[in-house]
Amino acid sequence: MPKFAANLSMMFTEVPFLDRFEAAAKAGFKYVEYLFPYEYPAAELKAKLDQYGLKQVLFNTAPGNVSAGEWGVSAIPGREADSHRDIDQALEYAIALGCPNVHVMAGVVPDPKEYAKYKQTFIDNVRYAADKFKPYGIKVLLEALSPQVKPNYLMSSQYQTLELVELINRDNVFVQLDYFHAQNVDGNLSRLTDRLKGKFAHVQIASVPDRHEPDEGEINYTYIFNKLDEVGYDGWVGCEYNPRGKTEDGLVWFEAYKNK
Ligand SMILES: O=C(O)[C@H](O)C(=O)CO
Ligand SMILES: [Mg+2]
Repeated sequence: MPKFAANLSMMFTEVPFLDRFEAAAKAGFKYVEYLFPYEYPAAELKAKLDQYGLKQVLFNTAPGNVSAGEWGVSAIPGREADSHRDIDQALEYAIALGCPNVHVMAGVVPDPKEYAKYKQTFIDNVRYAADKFKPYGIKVLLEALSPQVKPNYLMSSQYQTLELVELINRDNVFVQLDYFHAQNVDGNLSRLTDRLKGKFAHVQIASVPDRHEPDEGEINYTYIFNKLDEVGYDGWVGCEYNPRGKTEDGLVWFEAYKNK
């Protein structure tokens, strides 16, 4: 039975970010994830987690200069120092927040001819992250993003990410399996889940095509949740979706799971 994490970057946006911890707890969530913690002192976020009895299960390394089109720097040749600085910063936050997973963001490849160079840069920087995180039992997660969300991101297919995980060859590096992106790019989610068995350590869900609650669209999530049990997945499932309306009004689907 999946353990669901509220994504505080996309859910409960009716209230300011620091009030979303309370909103998620009141809605029955025990776990949370969000994109970036860096605007706030780690102690302030940890106090929120403790106040509402929540566990943080994921956040990302810093995105770089988003207004310049960056979405992660760890794949960008020449930005190794920035990548290592972001990885070191993420480690500090993960330790302070008690967070077991960090999504190391790769970056956008402006020219497809540059892909091999960006890929090797990412492999080297993820190995740096894996070796720094290892003593603390923290996992490194790598995620493919569909082109309609992030054009020219280093990885668009789950199978590309699986190849990277295997090339990086560190036992604390895993795929972050976001079924929204997976359905948009790869499809055949049953075969994909079987193929990724043991290689993924976090899941995210949203409807396709509209990235709303998992109770609509072309993915049968009841089937997927049973498939996750079938392959022995015991990690968390992040609800990385844009609510159709008021967040709480869209949580009927969650009723069947929240007290498990
Ligand atoms: O956008 C997503 O699906 C990712 O989970 C993310 O964290 C940033 O791209
Ligand atoms: Mg995702």
